[in-house]
Amino acid sequence: MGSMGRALPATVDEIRRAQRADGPATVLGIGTANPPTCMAQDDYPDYYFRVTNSEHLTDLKAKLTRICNNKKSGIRQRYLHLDEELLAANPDFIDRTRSSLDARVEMASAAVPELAAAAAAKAIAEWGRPATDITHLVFSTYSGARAPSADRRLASLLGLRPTVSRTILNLHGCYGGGRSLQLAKELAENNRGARVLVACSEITLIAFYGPEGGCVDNIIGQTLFGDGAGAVIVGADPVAPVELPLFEMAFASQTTIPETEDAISMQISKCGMEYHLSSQVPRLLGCNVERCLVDAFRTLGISAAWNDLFWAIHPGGRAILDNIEEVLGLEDGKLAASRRVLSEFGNMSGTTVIFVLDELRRRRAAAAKQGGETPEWGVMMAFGPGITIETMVLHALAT
Ligand SMILES: CC(C)(COP(=O)(O)OP(=O)(O)OC[C@H]1O[C@@H](n2cnc3c(N)ncnc32)[C@H](O)[C@@H]1OP(=O)(O)O)[C@@H](O)C(=O)NCCC(=O)NCCSC(=O)/C=C/c1ccc(O)cc1
Repeated sequence: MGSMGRALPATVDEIRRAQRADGPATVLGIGTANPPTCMAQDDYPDYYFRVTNSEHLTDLKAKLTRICNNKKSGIRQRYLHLDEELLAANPDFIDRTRSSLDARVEMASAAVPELAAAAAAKAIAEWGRPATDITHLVFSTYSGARAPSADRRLASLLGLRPTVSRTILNLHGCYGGGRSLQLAKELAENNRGARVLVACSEITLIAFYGPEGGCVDNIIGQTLFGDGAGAVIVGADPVAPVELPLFEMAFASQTTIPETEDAISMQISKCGMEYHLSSQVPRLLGCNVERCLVDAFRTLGISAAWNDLFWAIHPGGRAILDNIEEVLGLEDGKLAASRRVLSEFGNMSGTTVIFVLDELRRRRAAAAKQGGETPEWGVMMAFGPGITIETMVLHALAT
């Protein structure tokens, strides 16, 4: 045909078929990172009330101490970017009547992509191909408020190609990781050869403030949330022997629970990010997860007993895991990966589900090494404002 020298495909359908991948999206590498400062949960109430000059709020401190208790919170330690030195240099951070957004955004703009880069470097190393083979980047964070955003900076830090298609998801909160992975699935399956880097990076400094003038539902996050970044490489039709798929993404859906708009909220304000968590969240999730799972498996035509699956549930809080375990009748240990991540890192919002996936594959590899049976099919779920439930059915591959 003319100067191009060969015939064009006959139909748009043919072009479309050639553009799409053959197989499902797969997970090809996972990496995680945390800031260096580790805070023991038992020490947190003393630390929090001391650095915020709030020792006089004795009732509130007693309540936060009760919530922090390891057995109650399920948390042993968390990693935090904001340390005492940074707080001393930014005293406005403790006072929610003062304007501190500029300073917080300035700090987060540097720290969020740097933490993401540390996690992404590990995911890319495991994947085994050069960063310049990445075609798409999906970045999720609640900790930024500027453009160009953390995705642009991360692309520079990793030396990605200028043709990389970047997407930033902002303020999805705890379902940001689930949403990013679902988006990566669509991108990988609809673009032959695509290699998608998913990066989630969450730093609580944007939402740190003192207890003065607050009530428990908008300071409870200070006792539950931690900082971390997670990265996943997603692509279809893995190229052997370099690319070793860990999980196939078989199905993905999102559900919004009606009339729960006010249950979880986050809002950028002059003092950073204010949030509100209803104490009904664990119950609301408990009442709604099973319907999402039944719909997912019915669509796939698979009949599944919940205890025959592996589980990667976002550990939003200990009570959330307890409720889900109870409604699904899960055996002890089925949510072990989620509980372990909650214990060692706290709730790192959207990033957490990537840590759970990482923990889960380590546990599966260790079990397989000892000749143990590991379920072939499993579920990843994440939750956040909306209330939004992200569900993904995974099929594990023996590697
Ligand atoms: C570990 C908890 C917090 C406590 O355990 P529990 O078994 O419920 O214990 P209790 O029933 O004995 O409650 C202990 C105390 O905590 C109180 N409480 C219990 N949840 C509440 C409550 N949301 N309000 C306000 N009082 C409460 C509760 O009233 C009680 O008060 P008191 O009787 O005076 O000791 C548990 O409730 C729990 O896991 N809750 C789930 C937390 C949750 O909703 N997480 C998911 C949403 S995550 C999200 O949206 C992220 C936003 C975000 C925000 C900031 C960031 O930096 C980053 C992200």
